[in-house]
Amino acid sequence: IRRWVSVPPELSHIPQVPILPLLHSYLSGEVEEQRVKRVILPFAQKSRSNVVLLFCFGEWMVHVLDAKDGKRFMEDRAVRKQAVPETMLLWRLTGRQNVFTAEGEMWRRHAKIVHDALHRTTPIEQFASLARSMFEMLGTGGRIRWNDYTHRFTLDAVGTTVIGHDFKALLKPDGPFVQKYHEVMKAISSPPYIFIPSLERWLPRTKVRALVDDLVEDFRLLLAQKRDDQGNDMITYMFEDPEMTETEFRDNVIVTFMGGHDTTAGALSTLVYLLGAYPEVQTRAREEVLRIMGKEEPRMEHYAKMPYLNAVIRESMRYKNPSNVTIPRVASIPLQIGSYVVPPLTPIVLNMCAILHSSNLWSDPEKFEPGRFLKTSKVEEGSWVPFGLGPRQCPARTFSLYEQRVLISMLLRKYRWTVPTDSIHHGYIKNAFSPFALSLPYDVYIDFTRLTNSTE
Ligand code: HEM
Repeated sequence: IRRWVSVPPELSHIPQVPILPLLHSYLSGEVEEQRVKRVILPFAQKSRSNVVLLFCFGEWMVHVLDAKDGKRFMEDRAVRKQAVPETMLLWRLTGRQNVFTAEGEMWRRHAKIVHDALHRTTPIEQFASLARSMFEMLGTGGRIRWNDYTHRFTLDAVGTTVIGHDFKALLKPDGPFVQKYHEVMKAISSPPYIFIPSLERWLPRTKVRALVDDLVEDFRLLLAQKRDDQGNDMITYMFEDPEMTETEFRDNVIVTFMGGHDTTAGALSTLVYLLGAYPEVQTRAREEVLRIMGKEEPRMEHYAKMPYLNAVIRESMRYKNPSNVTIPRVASIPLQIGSYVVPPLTPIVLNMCAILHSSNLWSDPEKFEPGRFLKTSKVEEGSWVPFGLGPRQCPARTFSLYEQRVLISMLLRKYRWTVPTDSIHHGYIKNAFSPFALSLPYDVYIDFTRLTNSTE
């Protein structure tokens, strides 16, 4: 083990996060955000370094904890995404010919279509219609497990607007497709297999592999149907590209399906929890929504006039950032990052969680304070990185922000809500383990009450 985890001499000049607390954190299934706050950030602060070395996925990686240094390396043309480990079932599911994992010419081709498609329209009416379906289920209110609703809402949002297929997750949460997806995600998320990908070679999980292949086949069938039933969605735009192969279509459907709903679901779970936990913030946001939007259907221009609602969403995504780290990058040449030279082919990660919680960049970072986004400094503005940085940052930033704005503004018009006194999240919002290092709060019970003068 000592040889396996010993630091290669060419990296020994970079401060190393102590290995034992890290291994303990991985093996105990600690979520990424806790590891960053409990182990990585305190170590970085003690060693006064924004660049640290840590052992992860069976190798040593450099983590960048500063937005300025991060931007510089993410924009460097010599930097590319590290090839994903072939054995990992997660990548068997997504495939590797998609906008998320591809590089070079293939990435440019896929990225162009994805960007064009996501910027052609912002589907505010579809988000509003899904919000109404959700309200039908919420009825007059009561205690509900909100994180289930957010997953169903975002799954239908990405299904109808990006993939062009209605999974009907809001109406039928126990539908066979949704069930199978959750089963697969649960099976492939086993922490030992995530942190030591080669385990899959030593102790292969044939049943899980078959389950993954079965789901991939379902996506392939869904695409075949889509060819005969085209619409106003990203996959239909992809059909316009004569160079796109069947495998590329399939891999892009899967990756946008996965990247497109868990992330925003986590963000919406946190946002509603925080508004419930801070009633004064909820009241102020509701007043703004009623003043600007009144009884009207949500429109883009409404949100341009809601600085407080936008500040609440930005602070919620900072305080509990939905995505914690980027996937590792490598460069073909030595890179200067901060005061260190990083040798070629060393995996480098932008640690967004650390950047969003660094006391060097934010005043009182562990305080939920939406007001900070009404008057951000230049450093804070540049350090708001929940969607990543550089050319590979999230192409669906605007899509996701409107999805959150529409649902939350309509929810504020229709309901008031509180967090039950026995919530497990009091004091600290707890995330489920995620193989993508996402922040996915679980068991977020919320007590909703329909407003008597509701305008919906
Ligand atoms: C709160 C919501 C979201 C967050 C926080 C988020 C975050 C991110 C981050 C941090 C990256 C960069 C990853 C890296 O550099 O390794 C990324 C990339 C990506 N995201 Fe999102 N995302 C969100 C929503 C979405 C949605 C709704 C979609 C699709 C509809 C989507 C599709 C993608 C794709 C395709 C990429 C890969 C881009 C590329 O490599 O060129 N994301 N996202």
